[in-house]
Amino acid sequence: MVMKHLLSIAGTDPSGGAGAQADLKTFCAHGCYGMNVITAVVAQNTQGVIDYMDITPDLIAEQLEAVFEDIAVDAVKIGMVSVPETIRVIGEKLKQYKPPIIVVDPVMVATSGHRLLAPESEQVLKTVLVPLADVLTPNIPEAEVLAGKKIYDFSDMEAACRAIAAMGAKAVLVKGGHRVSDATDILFDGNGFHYFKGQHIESMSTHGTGCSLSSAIASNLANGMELETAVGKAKAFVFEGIKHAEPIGKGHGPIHHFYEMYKKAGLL
Ligand SMILES: Nc1ncnc2c1ncn2[C@@H]1O[C@H](COP(=O)(O)OP(=O)(O)O)[C@@H](O)[C@H]1O
Ligand SMILES: Cc1ncc(COP(=O)(O)O)c(N)n1
Repeated sequence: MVMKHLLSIAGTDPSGGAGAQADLKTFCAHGCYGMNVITAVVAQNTQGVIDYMDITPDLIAEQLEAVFEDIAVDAVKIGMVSVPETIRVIGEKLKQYKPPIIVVDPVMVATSGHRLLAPESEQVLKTVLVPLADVLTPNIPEAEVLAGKKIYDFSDMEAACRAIAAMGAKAVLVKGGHRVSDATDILFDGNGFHYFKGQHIESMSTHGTGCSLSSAIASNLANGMELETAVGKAKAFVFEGIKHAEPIGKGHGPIHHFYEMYKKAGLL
C-alpha cells in the first residue's frame, strides 16, 4: 500500500506529548508519512507552558512552500496558530495549494490553562480557517468561544456544532473530554448528528489528546475512511492511548500513541 502523506501545521512540545510531536507520532501510528510545518516554538512540558516564540509569517510561508512544492500532501491538520499573521499566511498558502483534506483543531488554551491563541486571533480564525475546514474539532471551551454561547449539555453541543458549521466548516466535532460524567463527542456532518459515546477515564495521561484525535481523524480520512468511521476510530485510538499510557513527567503526561502497534508487534 502506498503511504499517505500527512502534514501537521502546529506549534511544538519539547516534552513530546502534544503539538507537532503528538501529530507526527499519530501519523506514524496510522501508517502515514508525517511532515511538520512549525508555527511557534513552545517551551512546555507535562506541567505547563513556560514561554513561546512565534515563527515569522515569511518563514511559515517558506516552510509550506518547501513541503507543497516537493511532496503531494494527502491531508493537512492544523493546530496552534497563535497570531493573526500566522493564520493569514496559512490561509493564503492552503488556498494556493488546495490539499484535498483539511482538519482544523482550533487550539486556544493548553490543558494546563495557558493561552496558545492570542485573543485578537479568534475573529481571524473564524473568518480564515473555519471556512477551509473539512472537519473542525473544538473542545467545549473552544466551541463556546467560536459559537459565542456557554455549553452545559448535549443540546448546547449540538447548537454549537450548527453555529460553527454556519461559519463554513463542512463538519464539526465538539469534543467532550472536558465533561466529567462521560467523554461523549458530537459530530455534525452538515446534515445530521452522530454521537460518539465515551467513558471518561480518570487519568493524568491526557496531554495532547486533542492534537492526537485531530491527527488521527486526518490520517483515517487520508486512508480512505468515511467521516463517521474516521472519527469513531480516532476516538478509540485516543481512548486506548489514555488507558494504556505509562506515567511520564510530573504533570499531565502523554497518551501511548503506539499501544496498538507495539501490541501487534509483540513488544508489550
Ligand atoms: N479523561 C478522558 N477519558 C476519555 N476520553 C477522553 C478524556 N479526555 C479526553 N478524552 C477524549 O479525547 C479527545 C480529545 O478531547 P478533549 O480532551 O476535549 O480535547 P482537547 O485536548 O482539545 O481539550 C476526545 O475524543 C475526548 O472525548
Ligand atoms: C503546541 C501545542 N499545541 C496544542 C496543545 C494543546 O494540547 P491538548 O491537546 O492537551 O489540548 C499544546 N499543549 N501545545
